[in-house]
Amino acid sequence: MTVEYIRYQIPAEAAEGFEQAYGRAAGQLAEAPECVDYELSRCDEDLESYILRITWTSTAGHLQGFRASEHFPPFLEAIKPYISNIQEMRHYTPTAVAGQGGSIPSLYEWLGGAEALERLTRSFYGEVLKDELLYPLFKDMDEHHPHFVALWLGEVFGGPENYSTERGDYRHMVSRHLGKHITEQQRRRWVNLLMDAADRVELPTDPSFRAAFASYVEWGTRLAEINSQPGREAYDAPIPHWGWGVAPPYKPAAKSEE
Ligand code: HEM
Repeated sequence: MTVEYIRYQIPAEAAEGFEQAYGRAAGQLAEAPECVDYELSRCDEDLESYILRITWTSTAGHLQGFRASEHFPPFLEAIKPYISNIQEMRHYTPTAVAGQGGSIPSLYEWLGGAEALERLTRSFYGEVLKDELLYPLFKDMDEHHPHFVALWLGEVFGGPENYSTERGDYRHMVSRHLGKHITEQQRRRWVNLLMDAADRVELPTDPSFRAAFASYVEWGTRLAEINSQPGREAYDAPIPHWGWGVAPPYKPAAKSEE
């Protein structure tokens, strides 16, 4: 992934036309498979300064893909009058320094942190061991299993990286599912029992939280089922960091922030 920044200096009297031109050009970006996203911002302190940020799948995707595609001519046509106003036009590679600020709490904070997750997994695995479909899979489970899964969920939902530091990496988690031959019926039962446990231990019931929670559980259990099939091997991947998705909790803007 590469981020292209294009800085423009646009005289005040040309600003309206400039924004309209980019409004038209943006239609081409929206259809280009090489474009991840884009955003044109105007400087608050200097109204003549604009920055266009375009995230491309890669620099080659931009230069050899987009520029050679049918989207480029109409894009260029729209913005041509402003090319001489460009101050900088370069590609940047994002570094590891990236993340979300504190304006929206993590799922981990929202659900009540480590203590709530420990309650959840203790209650959940208590029922798993009474379940005729799941018992055969879990009858020999490590006595600390509920704790390890609580650590895992904490890390996934934006809490401390305690699974990675105390237990293992993604490969380790995958390796625990290898050869278990989880059936779709067992997966679905696991999901149902986890959702029941979430109600029992009173995890938040608001739609935003439950949608994000269910989305991770659906993703994770389907992967566990796939990884547990014959012939699958362990592999490395980053531990996912799940967020709110398209529906973060709604916070009306304070008057002073409007
Ligand atoms: C979101 C979905 C899931 C998550 C986050 C998850 C998480 C984990 C983790 C972190 C471990 C390793 C614990 C350790 O470090 O020892 C593990 C092991 C295991 N998981 Fe899952 N799992 C998921 C889905 C499933 C499903 C759907 C099943 C079966 C129906 C399953 C069955 C098992 C079993 C049998 C083990 C080994 C337990 C032991 O022997 O100690 N998992 N899981």
